[in-house]
Formats: sequence, C-alpha cells, structure tokens
Amino acid sequence: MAVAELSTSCTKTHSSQLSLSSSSSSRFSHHFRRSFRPLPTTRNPTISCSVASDQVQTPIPVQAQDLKGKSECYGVFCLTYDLQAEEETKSWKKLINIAVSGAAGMISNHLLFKIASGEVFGPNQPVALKLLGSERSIQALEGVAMELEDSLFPLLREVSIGINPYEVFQDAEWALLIGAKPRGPGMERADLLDINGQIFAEQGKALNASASPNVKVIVVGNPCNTNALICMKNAPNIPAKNFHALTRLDENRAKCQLALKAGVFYDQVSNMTIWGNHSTTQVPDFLNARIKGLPVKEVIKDHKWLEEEFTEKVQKRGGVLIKKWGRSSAASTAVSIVDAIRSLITPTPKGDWFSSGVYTNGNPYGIVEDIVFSMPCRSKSEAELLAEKRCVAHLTGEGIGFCDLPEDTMLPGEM
Ligand SMILES: NC(=O)C1=CN([C@@H]2O[C@H](COP(=O)(O)OP(=O)(O)OC[C@H]3O[C@@H](n4cnc5c(N)ncnc54)[C@H](OP(=O)(O)O)[C@@H]3O)[C@@H](O)[C@H]2O)C=CC1
Ligand SMILES: O=C([O-])CC(=O)C(=O)O
Repeated sequence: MAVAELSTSCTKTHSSQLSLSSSSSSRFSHHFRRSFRPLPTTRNPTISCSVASDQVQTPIPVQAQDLKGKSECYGVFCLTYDLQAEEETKSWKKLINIAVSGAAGMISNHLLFKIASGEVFGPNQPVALKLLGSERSIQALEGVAMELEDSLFPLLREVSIGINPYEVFQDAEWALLIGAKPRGPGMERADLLDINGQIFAEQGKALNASASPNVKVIVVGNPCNTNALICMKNAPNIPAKNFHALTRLDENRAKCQLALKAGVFYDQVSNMTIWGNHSTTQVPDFLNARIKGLPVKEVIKDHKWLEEEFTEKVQKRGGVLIKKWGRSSAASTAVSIVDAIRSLITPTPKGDWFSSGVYTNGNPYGIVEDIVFSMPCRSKSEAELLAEKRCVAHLTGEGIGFCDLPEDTMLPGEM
C-alpha cells in the first residue's frame, strides 16, 4: 500500500533539509512605536485610585468607516506603554507580529484567544495581532477586537484590524492564513479551489511585499496544500521552507484513533505521519507510528482494523464532523494550529517528529517535486544547527570542520 512505498524511499538528508530557523527576526525594539509615559505604579491600588486624565492618552476606537484599505490599531490597543518602564515586563522578549486572516471566522474565534493568552508563544512573549477581514466581516472583526480588549491579556500589546492584506501583513513574522470559504455537507475540499485559490494568490503577493522576509506562513483555508503552493509561488522573496499547509489536525485525529483502539491515553502515541494531501486521499502512517514506544502493530493486534478501517476513519473525520455539526471543525483546528506553531518554534523531542505540508523540492522520499505534500518534519535547535555548521566549516570556507553533533533521530524509511 501507499504508506509502505512512501516510507522506504527516505534518505538521511531529509532532516537537515527540514530544519527550521529561529522565529525571532523581529525588527522591533523593546519600545513600542506609540510608546509614552506610563502611569506611576503603586503597590496598593485600592488606596491610590485617582483620575489621571493628564497622564493617560484616550484611545479613539477605530470605526468600520475609517478602515478603507487601512490597518489601524483598535481601541485600548492604541494606548501603549514603554515596556522597559514596567518592572514585570523587563524579562520579556521583543514583540512579535502575528497576522491572522479570516479573523472573524470560527477557527480564529478560538485561536486568537489562545495566542493572546500566551499559551502559544510562551509567557514572556508579547504579541501584536494583526487581523485581516473584509468589507463583509469588518463589523464582526470589531467585535473580535472588542472581546480581545475585554479579556485583559497582559501579553497582548497591540491589535490592529483591516481589510487590505498589504497593510495588515506589514512586518508580520507569522501569517496564519485561515480566511477562506469552508465546505459544507456533501462537498470535497477540492471543490473550493476555484473560490479560494484567488485569495491565496493575492495574499501571497501581499506577504511578499509587506511581511518580514522570514515570515512563517501556515495555510489553513482549504484546500490547504494547494493554497499554500499558490501563496508560496506568489511570494518569491520568502523562503519556500517557510510555507506550511496545516495537516496537524489529521495527525491529532490519527493519534486519537490509535489511542482509542489500543486502550491507552493519546499522549502515548508518537511518530505519527500524515502523508500527502489534507483530503480523503491522505495516508495516516500506522507502520511508522508508535504506541508507548512500540510499533503500532505490536500493540494493536487487529491488523485488519488497521489496514481497512483506521485510514478511512482519519481520512473522513472532517466530513463526518461536518454532518454532525453542520459546519467544519473549528475548536480542534485551532488547537492543531497551536500544536503546529509550537512544533515549529520548539526543538522536536528526541526520537519523535510531526506532520506538516511542506514544499517538496529536493525531498528524499521520491515525491514529485514542486507540490506541497505532508510529511514528517523535525525542528532543530539553534545549538544543533551551529554544531552542524562547525562540522562543515571546511566546506563553507570557515576553517577546519569539527563534528560534535548530538545524536539524531530516524525518520520513516531511514536505515
Ligand atoms: N487545514 C485544516 O485542517 C482545516 C481547514 N479548515 C478550513 O479553514 C477555513 C476557515 O474555516 P472557518 O474559520 O471554520 O470558516 P468561517 O466560515 O467561520 O470563516 C471563514 C472566513 O473566511 C473568509 N472568507 C473568504 N472568502 C469567503 C467566502 N467566499 N465565503 C465565506 N467566507 C469567506 C470570511 O472572512 P472575511 O470576510 O473576513 O474574509 C470568513 O469569516 C475553511 O476553508 C475551512 O475549510 C477548516 C478546518 C480544518
Ligand atoms: O473537512 C473540512 O472541510 C474541514 C477540514 O479541513 C477538516 O475538518 O479537516
């Protein structure tokens, strides 16, 4: 079957090819752009409450009619402070800019609050959210911004909203491209190609023109593999390896089904690869996956179930859910976007890997070149990449090579 074919054609070169670089390419300083004098802090706010109209700049919330092609700070987020003057923020990292399209949609309604809470990028990472909507969604987008205001997230330092991707993507270090029409009951994801493809051509161009040159792009809107390809092709200034199509939800679904069948909690399932497209042709790879560190077939003795039911269950999970809910997965998709981001910014645990749709050029699996295909990936730490660089110093004209490489893990098919 397809999985065996795929898993035997891998070579050792794969891991270095999929190395991911650090996400911190911020050009921002620790001072924010609109910084001004903070209120004097007090240890006991109950006895020192006073009106400080001379010290606080009143924010003017953006109204829909002001947003003709502009991206503007919203409400309380127009009012920012000099972080270096705040004791508890001195250990914080530089602000990062995260652009989200389809920000008024179902998935974003879960995702934005996770990002703003710090659960995605960490408790020392202040974030700026740059929300992209459209004429049709601008009122709803203001509603989202209002809810973000009311949540009082300490790490959320800027929120801007807009309908022009060139404006909204300005200096973005992450672009989470969610905005696209979802399929309804009875549709395949590929039926959306005509409607949604154009969105990703335009947004690719906008990223190319406006975003940080090292922006990491996760394409969620369906059909996400081909939309990621369209986006990448329209953004030649951004490295192709920075584009991902979200197949993490499929990985999570596959882990859940294996755990259920094996009677173990799902944290015991590892090394789960989703090969191919985020569609019903995807191949969830039970041959290389592990349960409690053991090959799946040693734990699940019902091989007929593995070969005949498991794959189809994972392939069709999205469609089954649409029939139940009347709309596509939103909360679990948001969770899987969080997982995908974390996997990209954290070195992959030893011996494990994660799935992502990546550009196939130079891939070691014999997959046709020039498409976006889901395969196993690992993120390497900066220390590991520096060790590799030292190892090849004789090839880069930087002296004599010295190898002190940490032990590596095998990917499916490696000998
Ligand atoms: N890769 C994956 O694992 C998954 C992908 N998805 C996909 O993510 C995308 C977003 O899903 P979800 O947030 O639930 O969808 P919603 O319908 O809740 O929101 C989608 C947003 O996309 C924008 N949009 C752009 N073009 C259209 C259009 N023609 N019709 C309707 N909306 C449009 C709208 O925002 P605006 O008006 O602001 O542009 C809308 O708010 C879909 O394509 C869905 O299939 C969903 C689940 C999993
Ligand atoms: O099935 C859909 O259309 C939404 C989706 O991509 C998923 O749930 O995997």
